Amino acid sequence: MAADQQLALFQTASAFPLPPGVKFSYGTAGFRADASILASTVFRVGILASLRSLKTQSVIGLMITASHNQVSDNGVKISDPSGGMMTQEWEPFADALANASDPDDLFKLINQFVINNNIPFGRGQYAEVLLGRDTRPSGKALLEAAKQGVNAVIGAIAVDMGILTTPQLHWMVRCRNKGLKASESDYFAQLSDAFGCLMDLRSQTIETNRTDSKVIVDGANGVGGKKLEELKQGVKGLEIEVRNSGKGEGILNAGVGADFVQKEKLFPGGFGESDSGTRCASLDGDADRLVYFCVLKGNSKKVDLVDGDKILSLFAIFIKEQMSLLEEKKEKIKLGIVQTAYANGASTDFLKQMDLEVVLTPTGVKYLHEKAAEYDIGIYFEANGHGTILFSENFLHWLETRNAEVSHTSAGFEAQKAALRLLAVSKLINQAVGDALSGLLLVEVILLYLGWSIERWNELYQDLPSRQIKVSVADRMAITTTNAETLVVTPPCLQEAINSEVAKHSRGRSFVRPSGTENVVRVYAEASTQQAADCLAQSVAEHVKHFLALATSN
Ligand SMILES: CC(=O)N[C@H]1[C@@H](OP(=O)(O)O)O[C@H](CO)[C@@H](O)[C@@H]1O
Ligand SMILES: [Mg+2]
Repeated sequence: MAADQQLALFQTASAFPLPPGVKFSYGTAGFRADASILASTVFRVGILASLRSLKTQSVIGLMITASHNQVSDNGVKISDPSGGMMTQEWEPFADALANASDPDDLFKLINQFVINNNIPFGRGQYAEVLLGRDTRPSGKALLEAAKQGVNAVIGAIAVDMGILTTPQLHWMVRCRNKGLKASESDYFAQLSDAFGCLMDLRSQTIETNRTDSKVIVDGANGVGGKKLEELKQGVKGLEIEVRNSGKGEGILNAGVGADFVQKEKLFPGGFGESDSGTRCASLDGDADRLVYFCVLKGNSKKVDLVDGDKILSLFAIFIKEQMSLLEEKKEKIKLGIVQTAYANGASTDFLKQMDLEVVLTPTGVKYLHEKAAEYDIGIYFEANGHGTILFSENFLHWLETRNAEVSHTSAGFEAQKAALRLLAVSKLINQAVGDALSGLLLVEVILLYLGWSIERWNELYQDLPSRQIKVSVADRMAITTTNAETLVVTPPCLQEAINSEVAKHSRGRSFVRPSGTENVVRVYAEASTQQAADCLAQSVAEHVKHFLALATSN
């Protein structure tokens, strides 16, 4: 490494010392922690992003957000050139960088990594990193740390894109690397144009039993609400009312947002009983998750939740219908559905009954996205509302060719419309990562296309009662799993204990795994009644505590 580069790294790294006694891990969705201890991590991720840009000779993204976590937390993650999550191959290096004890250690690690991976490094090289952050107050200072990290690598430049949703930044990175228009106004224009196109392509003959033209959206007091206010200016034919838009006094994610609504099954702050009868939706703190809900009458604050699994099912119905309208090739198009073990069992049954290929991956979009990309059309969703629809380049190319042909028959005409609809969906729904804003517009236009109310949609199947609990333990990593996290490998015998609890309940299912974003073990259970699901979750949680206490004492 050249002397000037070495000096630049040493000088800036000493301004960001590692906080004592913490160990950082890249986790399910990047590094997350209390914002007060994150400056050194974000600085080092800035360096990492520059190296990734040098290695791939492409634009890379760096997003500062802790999504649905409390406002005092923050986090940082990297977008790869495709707009997807950073390759998992670089995660061990990310961990090593974040935990390097001093500038000397950091320098050695970088030097070795650059050599081992043949990274073009030094004068004459060019790297570019787009930086984004959510509305957290700690974001501004952390963004400065990221900038300094990027700039510590000679030849790298950091471009501050301002306050963005996570999916906006991923979208921009993808567009930049494809040589497409990539500004925020391009993003808004693409979404509203594609929405308009799908509105125009609705069949006039479908009878609609809908009276509700309005959707009310909870913006989690974060960036999503703010951006939706802008997006809706270009959206015609749909009334969107934004609440908890991040402009007022409300605290980010406090009793609001998609995570709260999905986990508690209660309506968010800013909503009330008078909203029953209106279609409602909720975004999370960085607007990559979306759930719908209906406020129930009574004083319970309870909602009927329409979660990510139901959004997935709605999308699958629509896509399958369009595929059946395509005259030729339809047998050959590979459509795949990707879920995690958190998907409600009733949703998986429903999708399988539709003759769809359903696969499970471990938790985290990086796994779901990778799997979905193997299909011509891959639809993936986590139950918590994070997901999208991916179209392969080959299939899009085929659709474009199909669309250019002149049709003479009515079936040919319908096929052409279906091809146009699929092309519009590929422009509306974010191809880089799950995106609540584009997901919202797609749900809305599909409901209009089908003439469905939210109640009709919710009736597709009935969720099995489920319960999720968090267990605090000394070392959550003592739990290792296999089979898309559905089976425990260690500690030994824990799986047998879970099996014996599951066997006590009709339609019982339960699994446990260490969270990748919080210091807890997550326990999931479902069964034919709520009482049974609660009881199953509780007894499995007891086993987790017991076995982990044994594991740590050994
Ligand atoms: C059960 C659950 O909702 N887990 C979430 C949560 O991951 P954990 O590893 O479970 O903490 O945050 C991830 C990032 O947002 C999200 O992808 C994932 O689905
Ligand atoms: Mg999020």
